[in-house]
Amino acid sequence: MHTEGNMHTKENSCCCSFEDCKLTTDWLLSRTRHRPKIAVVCGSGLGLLADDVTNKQTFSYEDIPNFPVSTVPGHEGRLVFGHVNDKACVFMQGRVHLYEGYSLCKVTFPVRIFKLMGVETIIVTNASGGLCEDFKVGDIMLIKDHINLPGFAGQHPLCGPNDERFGIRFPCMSDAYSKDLRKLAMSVSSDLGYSNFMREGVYCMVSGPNFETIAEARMLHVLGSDSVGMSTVPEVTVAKHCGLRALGISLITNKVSLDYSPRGEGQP
Ligand SMILES: O=P(O)(O)O[C@H]1O[C@H](CO)[C@@H](O)[C@H]1O
Ligand SMILES: Nc1nc2[nH]cnc2c(=O)[nH]1
Repeated sequence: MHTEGNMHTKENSCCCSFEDCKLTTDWLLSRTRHRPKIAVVCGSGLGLLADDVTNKQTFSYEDIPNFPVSTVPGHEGRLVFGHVNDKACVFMQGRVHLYEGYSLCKVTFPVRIFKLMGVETIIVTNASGGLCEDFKVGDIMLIKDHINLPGFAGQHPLCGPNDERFGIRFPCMSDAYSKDLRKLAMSVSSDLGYSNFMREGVYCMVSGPNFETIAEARMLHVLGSDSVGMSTVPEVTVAKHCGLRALGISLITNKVSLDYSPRGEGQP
């Protein structure tokens, strides 16, 4: 049976096999002495998170075998190895998204590379739209849970044959975002005097690339979403699958309109 293009058939193997991941991991390990324990995925416009890294060594995504290449503005497209304080880290300055045309397998490929390199903790960041009425632009929302909307429709990074070397067939997602890391992040934010713009909430992933209609935004809000974006959920899902501790951080870059009336913006 010819199955090209059908991601749910048995014959379809993942486009990023364990062997592909191993090849990329070995390529990186043979070119850097860094052995990061923490990985940070920088969301749109958040590449500056890697600015303070010391002992930097960088690799362009296009030079790394099998690595997906960012195509959207605000995503530089390089891996930055180094240290933050005394912690060995790797930063992804830029990610790729489903709407760019990448499979979710490819979108989450870097997460598995980090796991194979010895990373234990991943911090996934994003720019998102605020649905919660209390949120203001500039707020930082620690993600306590997510809604995987594309996943409900079969766009899921773990669809297809499960390779037990990464993780189990039916991973639990009820604790995908580490409670301990969220507690620590809140405590550090409070020490830094950031409490008045720190929030906690539920992030909803949509595929994009368009922003929400007002009716869609209302629906997401009613479903329990506090913010919405087009990333993060696949990476965290794959991180949980392969046993990484995850922290999710959403920067609220805009308020999503839930109302037809103000400034006459809503069409219907
Ligand atoms: O989620 P990150 O990569 O931060 O990007 C967010 O910003 C872009 C929209 O401006 C979308 O890609 C959305 O997901
Ligand atoms: N879907 C979606 N993604 C975003 N990324 C940043 N802001 C938004 C938004 O309002 N909606």
